Amino acid sequence: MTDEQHEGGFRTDMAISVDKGGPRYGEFVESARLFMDRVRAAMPTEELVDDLIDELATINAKLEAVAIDEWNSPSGTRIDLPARGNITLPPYLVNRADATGVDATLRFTRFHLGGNNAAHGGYIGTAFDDLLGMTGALATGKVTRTAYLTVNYRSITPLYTDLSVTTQVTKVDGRKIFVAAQMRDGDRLCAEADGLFIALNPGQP
Ligand SMILES: CCCCCCCCCC(=O)SCCNC(=O)CCNC(=O)[C@H](O)C(C)(C)COP(=O)(O)OP(=O)(O)OC[C@H]1O[C@@H](n2cnc3c(N)ncnc32)[C@H](O)[C@@H]1OP(=O)(O)O
Repeated sequence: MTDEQHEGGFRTDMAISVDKGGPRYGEFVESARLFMDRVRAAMPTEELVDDLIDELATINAKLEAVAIDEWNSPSGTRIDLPARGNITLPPYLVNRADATGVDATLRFTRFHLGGNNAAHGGYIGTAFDDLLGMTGALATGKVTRTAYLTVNYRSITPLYTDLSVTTQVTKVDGRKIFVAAQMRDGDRLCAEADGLFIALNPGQP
C-alpha cells in the first residue's frame, strides 16, 4: 500500500522485517543506546562539548539524509531486535508471546535513571505500555491503543539487572481488552500495571 492509497489511521500493515538496515543494524542501535547512557553519565570539558557538537552534526546530517516514514523504518519494525530496534523503548527480549500474554526480559541502563540508581518510573510505564499493547494486539489480531494504564510501583527497580515482565489478558469485551502486567527482579515485585486497550476500527487514527 502506498501513502496515497492509505485511508489514514494506525496501520495494520506495518512493514515488519528482519533485514532492513542490514545485518549490523542491531549493533548500530546498541551503539546509539550506549551513546545515550554515556551522555547521561558524562561530565565533559567545554572543549569536549565543542568537539562532540561538531561530530554529532556530521552524524545527524548523514541520518537526516536517509530519514523515512515510521511505517517503513527499521526502528520499530525489526522484530528480530530488542524492543523491535526502537531506541525510544527500554530494551527487552520477548521470551514467549501468544494470545494469553507475553513474557519478556528487560534491562534498564543509565539512560533510564530516575534517581539513586533506580529506574525512572516513566520508563517503567513505557515498558508496560508497549508490552501490553503487544498483548492486546496478539489477543485480537488488531492494532490496539491504550485507553488507560495504571502503574503501581511496589519496590525499587534497579538498573543493569535482568528484569522479568509478564503480561496477561484478563478479559476481552468486544473491542475492549483488559490486561495486567508485573515487573520483577527475581522473586521481588518491582511494579505492576493494569490497563484497558481498545482494538481500533479500520482507518481509526
Ligand atoms: C506488535 C506491535 C506492538 C505495538 C505496541 C504499541 C503500544 C503503544 C500503545 C500506545 O501507547 S497508544 C498511545 C496512547 N493512547 C492514546 O493516545 C489513545 C487516545 N485515546 C483514543 O484514541 C480513544 O479514546 C480510544 C481509541 C482509546 C477509544 O476511542 P474509541 O472512539 O475507539 O472508543 P470509544 O470511546 O467508543 O470506547 C469504546 C469502549 O471503551 C470504553 N472506554 C474507552 N476509553 C475508556 C477509558 N479511558 N476508561 C474506561 N473505558 C473506556 C468506552 O466506554 C466504550 O465502552 P463500551 O463499548 O462498553 O461502551
